[in-house]
Amino acid sequence: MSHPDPIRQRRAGNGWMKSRHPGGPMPRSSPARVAHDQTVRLLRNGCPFTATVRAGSGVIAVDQPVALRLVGRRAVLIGGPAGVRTFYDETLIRRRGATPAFLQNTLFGRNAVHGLDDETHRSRKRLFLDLITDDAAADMHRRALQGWRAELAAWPDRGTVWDAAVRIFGTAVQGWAGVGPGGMSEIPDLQATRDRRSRDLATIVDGFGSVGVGALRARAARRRADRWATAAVLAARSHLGAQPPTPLTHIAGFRDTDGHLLPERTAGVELLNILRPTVAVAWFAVFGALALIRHPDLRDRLSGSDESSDMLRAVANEIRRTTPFVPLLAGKARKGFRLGDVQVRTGTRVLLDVPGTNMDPGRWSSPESFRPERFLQDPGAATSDHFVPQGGGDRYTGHRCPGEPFAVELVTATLRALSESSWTVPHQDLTVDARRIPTRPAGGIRLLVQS
Ligand code: HEM
Repeated sequence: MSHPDPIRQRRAGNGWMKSRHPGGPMPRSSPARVAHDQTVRLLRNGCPFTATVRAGSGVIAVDQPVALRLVGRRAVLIGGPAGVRTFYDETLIRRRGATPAFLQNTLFGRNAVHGLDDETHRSRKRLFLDLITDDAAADMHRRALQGWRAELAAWPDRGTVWDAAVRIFGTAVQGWAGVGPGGMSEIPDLQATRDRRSRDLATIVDGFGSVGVGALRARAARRRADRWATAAVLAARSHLGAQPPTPLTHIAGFRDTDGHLLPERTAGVELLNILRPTVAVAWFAVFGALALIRHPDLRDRLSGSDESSDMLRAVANEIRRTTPFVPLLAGKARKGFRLGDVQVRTGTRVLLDVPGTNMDPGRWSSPESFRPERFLQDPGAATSDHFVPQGGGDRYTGHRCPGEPFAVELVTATLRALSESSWTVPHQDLTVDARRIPTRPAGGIRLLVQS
């Protein structure tokens, strides 16, 4: 295997960071005293943003709250296990209105589960939990493995892991969900339609943390996706019960707390809230390939493993822990409460520091090192409240991502397929620009596959 350039990561903070807050230390005890807004810094810094805020405030430990201003409003940054427990305490934190509307509408869609609270949230959450079962996740693994094997057998000259993962995961999840050509069965090329949709779903994720062209592309892709997803729901409703049930018909026929079907557009939004993040696992797949490149011994260790291998799962979890995906999650204080010496007032944005928690040196030894063994030594680590790549708390009653089983199975399928095939890495730039949200090596990782 040829060796690529050393991988340079432009990171900041939490051991990733070189420079301190240029404006000097920020006061931390009262949000009211924090004068300048940090929104531009968030957009410029990406995942290292939270570490930059901490360093600027002089508060390095992730479990110490830090007051700041974001999107023109007072906010407090929390993290670590205690921060996770506070963030997921629904007597203290609500979600309604917490994520700025432009972000909520582009990434999650209007009236999505992410912004609901209490009984309305728990009822809608059932929709996802009923569908994303262990059996469904195993099915996704099989579909993705088959997809990777087919792609690798016909790998194009300039093929990238990124393009392949978007196509494979998009095809797998649309096939599983029973999403066809959109009610127009005369459309001859279902695969081309599915590939186009998968690219749109990836574009939505790719642009959610950008301003300018990336954001405009994401919004246009969201509009197209909302249109076909709404049409798919309407088509499914027109013959509910007449065809074998599928995830699509389950969503189309789902009744909310009021006993009514969801408005067709909302049902379409929730359909996309399964399809889009499944395609987003392509980001983890790219970091999986990067791990195999940087740690060539891993390929040998994983080669021949089947889906039940503990090592395969440990590597997938370490990829999830170390991939910089989202810098923070947002809630709002339902009432005033005290966190250390920070007084949180009603309506204050409470922000969970995701990378700071996943990289907390108080909980993870050598957190910057890629060491899958840590998940073998401590099998409880993957469900602990210091491992929050897809949120924390309880998956059934809280907002924790219901898609973790899919993410793990798609990453393990990717690792299996890449470990069992023969490929080299042509010269290319594998730099990860951590300031981008979400980030990956920009070229998507080009491989030369030997047939
Ligand atoms: C790259 C892979 C993924 C990442 C990084 C990711 C991350 C997250 C995060 C951070 C949250 C928010 C948790 C919170 O608000 O407390 C979330 C929620 C959610 N995710 Fe994922 N996720 C991924 C894959 C998936 C998949 C594969 C699915 C579905 C098959 C999915 C469906 C959802 C849904 C429906 C929610 C909203 C849950 C709620 O509000 O109750 N995600 N995800």
